[in-house]
Amino acid sequence: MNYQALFEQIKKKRSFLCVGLDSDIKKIPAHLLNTEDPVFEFNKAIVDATAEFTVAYKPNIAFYECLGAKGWISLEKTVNYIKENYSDIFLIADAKRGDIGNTSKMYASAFLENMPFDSITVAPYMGEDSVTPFLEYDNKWVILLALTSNKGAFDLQFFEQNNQRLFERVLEKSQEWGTKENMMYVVGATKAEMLGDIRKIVPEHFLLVPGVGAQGGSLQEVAKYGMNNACGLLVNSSRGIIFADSSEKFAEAAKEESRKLQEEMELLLKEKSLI
Ligand SMILES: O=C(O)c1cc(=O)[nH]c(=O)n1[C@@H]1O[C@H](COP(=O)(O)O)[C@@H](O)[C@H]1O
Repeated sequence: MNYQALFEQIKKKRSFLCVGLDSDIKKIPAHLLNTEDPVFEFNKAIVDATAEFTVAYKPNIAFYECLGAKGWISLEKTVNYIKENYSDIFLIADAKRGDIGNTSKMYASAFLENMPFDSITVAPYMGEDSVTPFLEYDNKWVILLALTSNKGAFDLQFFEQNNQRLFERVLEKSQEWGTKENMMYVVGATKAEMLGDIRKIVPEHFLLVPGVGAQGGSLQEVAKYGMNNACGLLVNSSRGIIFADSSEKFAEAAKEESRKLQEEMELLLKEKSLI
């Protein structure tokens, strides 16, 4: 999916919501645990309930990897199900990979070739040759960690040299590797006030913004400082949507939570005259 197609989808759905499929087997409603593939059944119900309100899904690979081979099968079934039934929805592999070039090539092949993901989250720490193998696929995206939502972000990402903080260096340097057509950046919603500075360096790029919902980030603040003329935002919520309820009504609750966020997003898009 390219930049314009993503923006068109945002306008059509009046939403820039990304639903995070952090499908923790320990939190999946009990009645699903007797099925052959509880994680897939859970994801399928969540996707069917939320697809009309969302433009992206982001399975976090950790929640699948931890189950061994079975987890990889649940993941593959989930992404194939989404591509087959909701082909216009953007798929993010939240894998946070990145290694020497020869190894990154294999990660890229795993997620962008063997599975139908549109994008993958990548850590920038190992530099250019660790990132560029992911950029070799047409219409696929790297989502580079810039300023993360967690407390530990302050340990390294604010390190400053020559009046430039490390996350700003990541934003600037990585523009030599990719463009707004194949690179996005992760910026945590919990650091929304930094989005003004970030937009000075990357005015046009899309930003993946996790941290609303369970981590307490504000959607309004994110939109205020981060929205650009193509919206330029994919705002993720995982636990706040998929685990809104743990009973047999979990999918209805997820639908309600995603609807609420979509309605807020619609207002924000209107305020910016994008729809
Ligand atoms: O790359 C990410 O998606 C990510 C980056 C970041 O800075 N903070 C962050 O929370 N995430 C991910 O976004 C999701 C947030 O989940 P919730 O806090 O449950 O909404 C998890 O999958 C995190 O791993």
